[in-house]
Amino acid sequence: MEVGFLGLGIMGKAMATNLLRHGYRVTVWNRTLAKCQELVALGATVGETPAAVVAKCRYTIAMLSDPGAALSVVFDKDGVLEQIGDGKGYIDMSTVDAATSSKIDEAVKQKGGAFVEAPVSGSKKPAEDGQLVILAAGDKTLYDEMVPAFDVLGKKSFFLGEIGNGAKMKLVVNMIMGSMMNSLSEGLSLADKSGLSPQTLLDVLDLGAIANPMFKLKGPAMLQGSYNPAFPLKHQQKDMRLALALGDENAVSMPVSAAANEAFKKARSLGLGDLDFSAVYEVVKDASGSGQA
Ligand SMILES: NC(=O)C1=CN([C@@H]2O[C@H](COP(=O)(O)OP(=O)(O)OC[C@H]3O[C@@H](n4cnc5c(N)ncnc54)[C@H](OP(=O)(O)O)[C@@H]3O)[C@@H](O)[C@H]2O)C=CC1
Ligand SMILES: O=CCCC(=O)O
Repeated sequence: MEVGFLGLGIMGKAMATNLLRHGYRVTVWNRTLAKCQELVALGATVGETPAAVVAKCRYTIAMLSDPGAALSVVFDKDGVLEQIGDGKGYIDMSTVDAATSSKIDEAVKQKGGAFVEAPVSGSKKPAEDGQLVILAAGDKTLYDEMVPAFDVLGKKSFFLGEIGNGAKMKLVVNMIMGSMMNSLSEGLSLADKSGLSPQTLLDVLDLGAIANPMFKLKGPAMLQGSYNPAFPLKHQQKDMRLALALGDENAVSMPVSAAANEAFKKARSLGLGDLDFSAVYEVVKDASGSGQA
């Protein structure tokens, strides 16, 4: 099977590599074209523009940073819309809001193509290992055709119905994750400032009812001040912002998430946006004061 792949950031590179490893023929494009070379070394071919990729491939997957990027790649000159049409499918796996997905869906359908949104849960390592959780919605026929590729990329795919449901599910999940990361940061900080060992706190957490892979993976690195980006903080803040907007639309009060968003915003303002989202710990530590009372 031949697929196109647009966007070779942390996630896109890992996902396209995985498809190549499983025998897919992959044509890649990235805004910074030089980043395609690593994939070419693994057997990919390069399309000079999103339109060129879509012209060549029956199915094209995108994994882009945010709504602005997702819209630009579709609607701008040399974009997806110029070549999408009958018999072609476009699958956007970026984390965006439902309105962005709907705009893309309508435009692709108007040209005779089919569209599936399919954001993912899971980060760099699950992407490398084909262990993502895929939250798809939209054209069911295209979804069914993509299941073999989704089975390579992920450990489980959900088909959630009408377009927008995948985007919304992803935002709810990441809203919870962002709040949990803030809560962990406050807990580590409180343990430290009150004379406890933060490492012992992690050990205790890992044995109890709130043990989870995120605390286990990120906690020790946070204590080392090590924030090598798997999930960039700027993207987590984008997801909190989009989730809060979804809360606004539905009149859902979310004070915990709103507070977490403020911490991520503060971290971005301090230049931490390209670090891992766990770097929010630096902001929480600072806010909690530097000495014991
Ligand atoms: N990292 C993670 O753990 C996870 C991320 N996600 C989501 O997946 C998406 C990608 O994340 P990730 O790979 O980490 O992000 P990166 O920041 O590593 O990569 C972003 C990609 O988007 C491209 N891009 C940005 N702006 C534009 C634009 N205006 N036009 C065209 N291309 C653009 C970048 O191109 P260039 O190289 O030229 O900058 C790059 O290919 C995001 O929506 C994120 O929220 C979902 C699950 C996990
Ligand atoms: O959107 C990013 C999610 C990261 C994760 O699920 O670990």
